[in-house]
Amino acid sequence: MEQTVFDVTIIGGGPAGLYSAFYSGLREMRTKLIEYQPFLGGKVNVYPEKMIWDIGGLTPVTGEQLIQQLTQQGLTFQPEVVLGEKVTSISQNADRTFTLHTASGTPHYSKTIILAIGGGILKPTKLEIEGAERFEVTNLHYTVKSLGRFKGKTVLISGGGNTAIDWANELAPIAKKVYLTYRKEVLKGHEAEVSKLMKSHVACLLNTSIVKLTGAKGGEAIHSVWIQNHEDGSIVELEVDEVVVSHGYERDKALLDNSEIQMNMANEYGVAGTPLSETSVEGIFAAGDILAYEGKLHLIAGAFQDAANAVNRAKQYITPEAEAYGMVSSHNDLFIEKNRELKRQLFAAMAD
Ligand SMILES: Cc1cc2nc3c(=O)[nH]c(=O)nc-3n(C[C@H](O)[C@H](O)[C@H](O)COP(=O)(O)OP(=O)(O)OC[C@H]3O[C@@H](n4cnc5c(N)ncnc54)[C@H](O)[C@@H]3O)c2cc1C
Repeated sequence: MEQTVFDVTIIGGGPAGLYSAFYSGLREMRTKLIEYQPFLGGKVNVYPEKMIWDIGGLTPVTGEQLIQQLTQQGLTFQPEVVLGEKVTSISQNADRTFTLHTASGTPHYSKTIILAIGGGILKPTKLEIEGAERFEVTNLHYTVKSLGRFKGKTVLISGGGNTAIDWANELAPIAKKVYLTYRKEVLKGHEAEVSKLMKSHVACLLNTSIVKLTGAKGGEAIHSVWIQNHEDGSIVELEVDEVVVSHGYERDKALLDNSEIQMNMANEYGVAGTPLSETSVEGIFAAGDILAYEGKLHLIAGAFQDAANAVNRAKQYITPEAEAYGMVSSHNDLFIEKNRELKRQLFAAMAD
């Protein structure tokens, strides 16, 4: 059976990938999006209940709401979406199209590719305590999926970066007691969040690490955590209900190595005139956290700008005579009918 060659295939369904999917639809490109996880949203799934304040034009939304909105927008032009599929390598064919090879063995074909893979496939760095994995089904967590679970409980958080501090601040008002253990002397989070933490009732145990977990009556839930102080070697045993570990993530970026793709080195130094979405392979572009260039914003807002750039470059690669930049959306014929419908709904709501 002959396989469809898409105009653009986006690898990664986080903010950069979803906005790329929207934008490529806007530029009338036949689009496919492939995501390793069985769900869309990328890294935002790590913080579904966190309030996000710093996206232009959006009043605070939770991570979960943002995923919903990003997904709705990303699917506006009905791209083909493949979930639960890992792209393992990319090769170029004689006619300059690309084949994307996958873990399942199903190949995908495309004229251009946008790498929106963030830091790669994310796997949380696990606690290095023998047997700790058996508690993962009960009360050892590597992400905070629902704040409600921690209400009225004694929680120990391990870590000292932004994520650990954000979680400590979110849990402080609802948990019975929050401990934070961090192996270093100084916390690494944003200043405002660290100040908030210091003013809260969270007990910060700096220069300490978890050395042992004890199960309740030898059972499958952690009952107490042993914390060692690095300065004097002393150990305290804390009784806890829940343990949250935020030691960062291991990133699977094998796709780039397997495919011999380098992010354009010029980008890192911000060489004037070099399109920032370019990679070392013509026809393969990049957007979002995977990029590193001077002034790159490793935030959701930054991912959107990168995505539009990458799509515009892909469009021009396929159709050199196409406009280098897309038009403002209000000038786009594709929205005329959609605008009419939205206005109809709005007036109907006002009349009610
Ligand atoms: C705890 C935390 C809080 C944050 N808070 C904020 C905030 O308040 N405001 C803000 O602006 N930013 C925040 N950020 C940063 C923001 O989440 C990222 O900048 C953003 O998600 C980057 O989007 P992306 O699409 O480039 O990458 P990602 O969101 O990482 O998405 C990449 C996707 O690609 C997929 N993928 C990777 N490799 C492959 C492959 N080989 N095959 C198939 N799929 C693949 C991954 O599974 C993933 O879904 C926060 C980050 C964290 C960790």
